[in-house]
Parts: sequence; C-alpha cells; structure tokens
Amino acid sequence: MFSRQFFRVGARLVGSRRLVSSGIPPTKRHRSTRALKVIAGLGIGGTILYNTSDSFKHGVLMVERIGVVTVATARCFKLYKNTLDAQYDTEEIRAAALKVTHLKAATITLHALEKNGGIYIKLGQHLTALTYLLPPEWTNTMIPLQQECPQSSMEEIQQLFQRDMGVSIEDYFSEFDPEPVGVASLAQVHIARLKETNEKVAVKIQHPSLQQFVPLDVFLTNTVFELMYKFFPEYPLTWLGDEMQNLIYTELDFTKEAQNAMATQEYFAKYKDSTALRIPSIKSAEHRILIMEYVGGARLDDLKYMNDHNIDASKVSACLSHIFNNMIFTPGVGVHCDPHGGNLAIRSVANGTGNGTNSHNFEIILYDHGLYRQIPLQMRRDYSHFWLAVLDNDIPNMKKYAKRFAGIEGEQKFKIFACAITGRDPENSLNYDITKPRTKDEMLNIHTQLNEDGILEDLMDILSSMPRIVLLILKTNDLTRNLDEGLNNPLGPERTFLIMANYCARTVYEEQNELVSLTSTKYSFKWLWGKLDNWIWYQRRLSSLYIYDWIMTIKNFKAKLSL
Ligand SMILES: Nc1ncnc2c1ncn2[C@@H]1O[C@H](COP(=O)(O)OP(=O)(O)OP(=O)(O)O)[C@@H](O)[C@H]1O
Repeated sequence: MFSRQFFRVGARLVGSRRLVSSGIPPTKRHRSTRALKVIAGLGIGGTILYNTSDSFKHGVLMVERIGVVTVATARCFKLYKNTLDAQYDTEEIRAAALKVTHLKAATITLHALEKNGGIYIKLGQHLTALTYLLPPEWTNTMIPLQQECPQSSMEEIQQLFQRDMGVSIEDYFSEFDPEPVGVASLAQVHIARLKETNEKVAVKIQHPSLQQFVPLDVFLTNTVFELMYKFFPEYPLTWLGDEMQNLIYTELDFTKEAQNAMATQEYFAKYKDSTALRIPSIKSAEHRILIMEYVGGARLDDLKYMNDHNIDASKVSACLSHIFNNMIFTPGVGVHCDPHGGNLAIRSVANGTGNGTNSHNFEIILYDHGLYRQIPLQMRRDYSHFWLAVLDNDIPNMKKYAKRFAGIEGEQKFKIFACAITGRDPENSLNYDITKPRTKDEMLNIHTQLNEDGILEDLMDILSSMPRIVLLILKTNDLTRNLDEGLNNPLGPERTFLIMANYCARTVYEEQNELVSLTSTKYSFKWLWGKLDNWIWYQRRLSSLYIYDWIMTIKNFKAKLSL
C-alpha cells in the first residue's frame, strides 16, 4: 500500500509523460528522468524496507495514522469555523447550516476512525451512546462502527497466542474455530475446545496490532480535543480524550476483565432468583487472552427465540431491571460500563435448573466485563432522591438533586438533563407518567428539541462539567431502556420503574436511618421515632410494587379463568 502511494505521489510530482510530449527542452527532460529514477529507487527501497523491517513498517504506519487524524481534524475545523463565523439572516438558517456541517464533519470523522481502527472505533462507539447529548447527525453517523470492526487474521491470532501463552493453538485446543463468533474494536472471540478437559470454551483475543499504536492514538486524540478547545472554547471536548485515556489501558488488560467477571459472578450468586444472571466462568486470563466457559444464547431482542421457548418477556424485563439497578444502587460490585445489545444474551433452561437455583426457565448472560465503575455513596443517594422526585412529579426536588449529583444549574440545562436521564421529551420528563411507554413520535421530538439553536452550547457545557460517572449512568439508563423496549414487554415499563423506585427508596431509607443514628442517642425517644417514621415511609414506597404485583396476579388469574 505504501509503495503504491509513493509511486502515485512520484508520478504526480514528475508528470513525466506530459513533459516529453509538450516540447520541453532536453536538459529539463534529463532532470525529470533523473527525478523519476530517484523516486522509483526510493519507492523500491521503501517497499523492500517496508516488507522486511518491522520498525520501518511501524514508522510508516505511524505517519499514516497521524496523517489520517491531521487531515480529518483540519477539514472538520475548517467546516465548523466557516459555519460558525458566517452571518445568517435568521436563526433557522443558522441552525440548518449547522446541521449540514455536523453531518459533513461526522462523515469525515467516521472515515478517519474506520481507517485507523482500534481505539478510534471504540471512541466512535462511545459517541453513538451519547444519544441525548450529541447532535443526531453525529450519533447516527457513527452507528456503522458498532457492526463493522476489522478482523485479525488467523495467522496474527496464532502468533499472538504462541507469544503470550508460550504454546501453540494446536497444542492447547483440540478444536479451534477460525471464524470468530464476535469481532469487536479491541478483540475477537473464537469458540474452541480445551485439549485437557474437552470443555467448550470462548477464547477472547486482543487484536495484535492494538498494543503498538495505543500510546500514539491516545496522544493524538488528546491533542485533537485540546486543539478543538483552543479554537472553539465554547465546545469543550477534552473530557472525551481524558475519559478514553483513563479507560483504554484498563480495557486492554484482560486480567482485570477476569477479576471483574469473577467478582460479579460471586456477588450475584445471592440474587440468582431475582436476576437469572449467568456470567461465564473464567478458565484462564493473560493480559491479551481470556479463556472462558462457553455460554451461548440468543440476542435479547430475538422475540421469536423467546416465543419458541416459552420465555415470558415481562419476567426477562424485571430481571434486567434488577441486574442493573442492583449494580447502580448497591455498594459492592460496581456498574457494568457497556450493557449494549451485543453484550447480553438469553438462553432457555429447564425450569428451576438455571444457574443452580434460579427458578426461571431462562438465564440472562452478561459478557464483556472489561470496565466496571463504582458510584460514590453520596452520588448514589442524590441520584435516588432525584428519581423519586421524578416519579412524584416533584420538580423543585428534581432540580435540587440534579444540581447535587450532576452539577446541573439553570432552567435550560435542567430541561436538557431531565430529557437525557429519563429518555423522554421535555414535556414528559417534567411530568412523568411511568405507565406510558415512549412513542416513536416522542423520541423524534426529543431529538428535534435538542437540536434547537442555542442548545448545543448548553449540551457541551453539561458534558464537560458533569462528573464522568453521571455520563455512565446516563449511558446505562439509555442502553437498558433500549433493551427493555426491544423485549416488547406486554406489561409496559411500569413494573421496571417500580423496581427502580424500590432500589431508590432503599438507598434513601438507609441514608435517613444513618442520619437518625448520627443525630440522636440510641434507643432515645427521638431515635425510636425517627427509625419508625423512616420505616413507615419505606414500607409505603415498597407497597406500590406489591400492590402492582397483586393486581397483575389477579388480572392473570381472571384471564386464565375466562379461557
Ligand atoms: N463466554 C462466552 N461464551 C459464548 N460467547 C461469548 C463468550 N464471550 C463472548 N462471547 C461472544 O463474543 C462477543 C464479543 O465478546 P465481548 O463483548 O466480550 O468482546 P469485546 O471485544 O469486549 O466486544 P465489545 O467491546 O463490542 O463489547 C459477544 O457478543 C458474544 O457473542
């Protein structure tokens, strides 16, 4: 590829054929022939070096990567500068011009990310998840990055395995499917069978090319975001570079993923019944190779699979809600940072046999434990207050706690934030009704309203100033909401909100109890009264779910009788 480019540039520089035919004097022709020879010599030398010297090849690829990022950045800068500096007759025209620029810049960026691959694809995937906080032209354009990740060749995989494990794939496994079951930005997963025990396993292997370019790529992305901040201080995106730098090295260490998977498996062992969660067991873990028990399943939005296996979508939805709320609200294991559709699967099991004691006829499989985050205690408490206020339509308290846990101030920013966190349009987010599912029109309306002029600056401000962990909460909320909607749960979203309200209520109950203990003497009247008052409040909160479940049981019973 390098030599081809070299020759193309050479030919353009020399333009030799045109020189001969255009009557240029012989001395000039001589000079151009010599130049052609030099370029040809460099091209051939370069090709030989490229194919024989690893460090030369590495250098060339580095220059190429830098070139791709520099050109894309310069083009996007120019586009935005022209659009933002221009004069417009009306705000509508300006907004329309900005939309066009977003789309053009996003397309240029997409091509650059695809060309460089690796962590750039990860960055693009991160952007797609910020649905309510970035213009749709950006989030929609990046969607292909979720599906198309470059696959490493079997030869590269074999070399890496031999180097890192000290043994060949043939010696370690009795079977190894060369076609991966999943190819992602950082790794690919192959199905294999262990030679020693004949067990079926999933082997996650990091793309070999990643390691050598990660420091450069992190440096480049940080530089781009810093430059952007310099030229457009009103659109700060440096946080995105910082975030990537913080996370990428953790994600690239599969021994950390193994630790997370084992900790989550152990933690959820006591919640098997409410969650039906299955985490594949870890067989062995190296920095770039992870060998796990093979646990396959269907996607959660495969409604035919669920129908064929008699799996009740409303139960799956409730289990999902328990899994993620448990992670968010209970201190212990932390929150899985990437619960997208590809990282979850469902499989049917004989009633009561799933995962030891799970009483359901299905298991929910969770993959990819590369990143977990702990939510600080006070943030968890404020977040719980916030959601209880949302469910009570208590706007003053919503504002109070949005400010506390996410630093949101001002009417406009509060509205945007309420939209992002509830996934509802401004009207519904401030007037929340948990019984009503979102309609397609409502989702369209969210994007239209978030795209209104003047909002972009506020969005950028929110993104750069809010604690990173809140972004994770927003992302988890959104992904789990999408998973839930994909299930077509016949009961609607009501039960999942009641489950979440229970977790919030428990968090607030614990906080209030702690307060009573801190402000009164144990067993004094004030202490007893405080505890009782809290307990009654908590039971009142819990009862809504019990009542709902009772109503549903009676409804189901009546429906069965009438059949
Ligand atoms: N233990 C397993 N058993 C069966 N299939 C598995 C297992 N682990 C992973 N897979 C399959 O491989 C795919 C990719 O795995 P995983 O999500 O861990 O990779 P990844 O590189 O972290 O991907 P991404 O970053 O996109 O989430 C999964 O979606 C799943 O289909």
